[in-house]
Amino acid sequence: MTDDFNTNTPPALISLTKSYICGLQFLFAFTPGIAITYLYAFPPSDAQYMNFSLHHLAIGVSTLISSFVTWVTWLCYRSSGEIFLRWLAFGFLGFSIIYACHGLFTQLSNCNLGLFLIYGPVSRLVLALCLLLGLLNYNRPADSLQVTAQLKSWRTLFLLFIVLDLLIVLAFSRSGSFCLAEIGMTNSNEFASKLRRGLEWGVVATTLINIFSMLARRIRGPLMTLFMISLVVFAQASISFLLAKPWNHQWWLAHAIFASGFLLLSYGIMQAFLSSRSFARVYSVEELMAHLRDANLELVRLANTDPLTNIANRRSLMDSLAIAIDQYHRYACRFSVLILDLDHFKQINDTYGHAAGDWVLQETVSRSFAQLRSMDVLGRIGGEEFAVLLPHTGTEEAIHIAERLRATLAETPIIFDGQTIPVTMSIGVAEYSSDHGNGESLLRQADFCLYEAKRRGRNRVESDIDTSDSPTSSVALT
Ligand SMILES: Nc1nc2c(ncn2[C@@H]2O[C@H](COP(=O)(O)OP(=O)(O)OP(=O)(O)O)[C@@H](O)[C@H]2O)c(=O)[nH]1
Repeated sequence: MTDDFNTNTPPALISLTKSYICGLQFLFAFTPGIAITYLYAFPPSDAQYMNFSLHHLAIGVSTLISSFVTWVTWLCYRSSGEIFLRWLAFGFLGFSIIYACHGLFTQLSNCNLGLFLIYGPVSRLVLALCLLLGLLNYNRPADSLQVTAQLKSWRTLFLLFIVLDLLIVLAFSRSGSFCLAEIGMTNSNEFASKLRRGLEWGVVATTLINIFSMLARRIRGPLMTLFMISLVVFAQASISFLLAKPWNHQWWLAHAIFASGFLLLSYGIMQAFLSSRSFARVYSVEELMAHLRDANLELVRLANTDPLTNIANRRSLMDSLAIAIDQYHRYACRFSVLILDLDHFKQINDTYGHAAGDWVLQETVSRSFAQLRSMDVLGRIGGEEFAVLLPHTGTEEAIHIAERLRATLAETPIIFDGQTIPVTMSIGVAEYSSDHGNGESLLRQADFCLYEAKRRGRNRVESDIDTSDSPTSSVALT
């Protein structure tokens, strides 16, 4: 359906629509920048909104949401084994655990601002680094079911994130400790302030690396586009955090920007869960149509090909015959068919084994191909029986070609696994005339000639005309 729509739509309109979509994505991605710039250029006096309850509530809800998103991402990974999703889930896990501490220590902003603040950039940095690792593994083959079922790495990371939290508490309970009341709500602690800014710049740098790696590697796809927009939003959230002072408007805005990027990413995860459980390999409609076209072509190929010899099967050969008959009636193009049958093939199987028999069939095909023209059609129509359609060919020339095919096999034995296998074949030749009516009756006539070749001693070519000067005998059709 979609394909029909697209083929009937003017290309200019399709380009315009695509450009509009690109513009929208760009706008979505950079809208936070407008708010950041505005608040930076026109700060609403020195207003600060220090509301612990709201902060608790916001981080409580965020933790619940990010835990749910982590779980759904993990389910997607277990189902698809996609390594990109594994790192995404690790990132969400680390972020949820560490960010929860930011909420837990809200009260500390009164007496240990450093400890309270540090969890924000640490949680974002852990997420950004995991996303980077996910992108680095973007093209790697999926994990097997055995690997996805293992919980060891998840437990290890869970513990690692808890240890990271404890380390931060230990470090800041001494050096970062200072009282907000003493410093008049400004972050005067040099070490804590520098560390926080350093970590936040680390988030910006990692996120930019993620963005540029996606652009350089041309990573696209509907969900990866959402991912890219989230990255751009995350980078802007960090810039907003860098411009912010605790409890001022820029600081609240930074939280809101980060939350919007996270929610967008979680939307992508839910879409992945409800579709293929894969994030990186969700295709656009265009890509799906291209895949479908390729799959259909492959199906048609398989339906028309003999799997052992890779040549046309009976059905495909009959289609070619129908076309040749059509051309005979429209343009009087003569054509003939040969039916080739290996002699005593059962004995070959019995003496040398089935694998040797298969090899003989394949070798017969490649030797025959070498004797035929590109317009001739060689098909396998039975176990050890082949047919050749020879366009623009009358009986005399067809007998000549058949004789060449017979000789190419009879004169050089086939070697299989060090064993020499003498192989011959008998061939029946028939030229199409309007009396035949259809392909089946033409094949019947060639088959009749083949039967005569077998009856007269095999390793022969037989046709329905008299050619007494060739090794071929003629057969009078009844
Ligand atoms: N190796 C192998 N053998 C096959 C395949 N398809 C059919 N055959 C064998 O081909 C043999 C055909 O035997 P027959 O029909 O008795 O013919 P023949 O032994 O060639 O005897 P004539 O045709 O009378 O010379 C059977 O033994 C089949 O099992 C195949 O794909 N591979």
